[in-house]
Amino acid sequence: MPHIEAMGLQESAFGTADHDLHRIRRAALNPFFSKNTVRKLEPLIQERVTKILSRCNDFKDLDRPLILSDMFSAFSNDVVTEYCFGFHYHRLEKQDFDAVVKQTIHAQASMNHLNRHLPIIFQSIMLLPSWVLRMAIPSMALVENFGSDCAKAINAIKASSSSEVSKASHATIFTELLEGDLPANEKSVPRLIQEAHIVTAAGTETTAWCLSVIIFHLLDKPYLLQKLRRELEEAIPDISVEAPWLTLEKLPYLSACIQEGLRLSYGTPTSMDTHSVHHNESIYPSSYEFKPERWLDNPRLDKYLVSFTKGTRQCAGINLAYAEIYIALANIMRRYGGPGSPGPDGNFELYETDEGDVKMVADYFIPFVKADTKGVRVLVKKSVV
Ligand code: HEM
Repeated sequence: MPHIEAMGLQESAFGTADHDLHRIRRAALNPFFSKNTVRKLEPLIQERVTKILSRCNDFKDLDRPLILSDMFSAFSNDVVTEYCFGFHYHRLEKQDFDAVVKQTIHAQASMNHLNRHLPIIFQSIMLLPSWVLRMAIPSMALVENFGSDCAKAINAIKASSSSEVSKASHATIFTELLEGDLPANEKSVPRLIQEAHIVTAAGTETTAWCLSVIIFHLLDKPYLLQKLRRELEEAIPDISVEAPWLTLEKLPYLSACIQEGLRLSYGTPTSMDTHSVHHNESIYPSSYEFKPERWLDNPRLDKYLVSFTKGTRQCAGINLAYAEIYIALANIMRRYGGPGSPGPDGNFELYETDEGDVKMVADYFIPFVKADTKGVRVLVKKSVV
């Protein structure tokens, strides 16, 4: 079966193999992800970033590490869920950042190869009664729960009147899709549940992993962190003022760090093999090294960044991903420093985390690192300035 059908969500735009039908489904999603529309989501993203900063503060001077990778999964999932449904699960507020969301997406991805070649096994597993699934294959029960949560959210939107659902201060994707002018069969609840499953999953681990990879490398190579923090201090002299994405995306070193993070956190190799392009040594010499400078030395490298792939199947959520990454990275690294570059709110110190915790060892549609990783972890230390 085609790669895109291996998630078992053929009613979503992502899972649609037929070109013409994909165009219809994709055209319905596109307006929600244009740059102008995403700019209107900035207050939501900023609010969640403020929550990240307060959670970092909770960990200050504890001997327990903060698992950045779990925190970022909670962040991106809160944002995309809110945008889809007009509410979110406040995963950032949860003690362990509701690490279950990350486990769910990894569980679903881990079935990808099997499902592609022997779909009958995956289909049969998902037909098991929930209680059997919970006992026999708990990881798949997580995937079922994720789908049920999407179903509950779509049914709730369908059941409420427009005045009730439009309480959110921003547009919500599935309210508008249900009220919009898609043909009736395209607005069916089962189809929209699958679309919601894909959009909320696609908008979670991808963005989160990119942030984790960037911060790992910045802390691992303090001279890079120093450069970035100098640029951020100049651009945002007063930390109480929220710098808009419009300002942040013009910062050259921040942008170079983000491009390099995207390059080394890959993307879903659906229509082309991201990993081979990003490690082509003639394009990216010392390709395994995190070197933001390569983007400043050669701005034309952009052409070879394929994390989001290209063409009609290109990631729908690029602008949302960039907005989240710019706003989160700039705000966190403006306030928190690291070795040799103290921050006003405190400092991060890598905790039992090394290159092996961010190095891709297997491609399961999303990059998997070594199986026994505990995530990208830091200790949060009080500021010494
Ligand atoms: C760093 C962050 C991200 C990366 C690297 C990424 C990467 C990708 C890739 C490689 C694809 C498949 C393209 C193909 O089929 O060739 C994809 C599809 C998709 N992504 Fe993203 N993504 C990211 C963030 C997001 C976000 C924040 C959303 C928003 C909700 C999102 C929504 C989608 C959707 C809906 C599709 C299916 C598009 C289609 O098939 O027409 N992604 N993404």
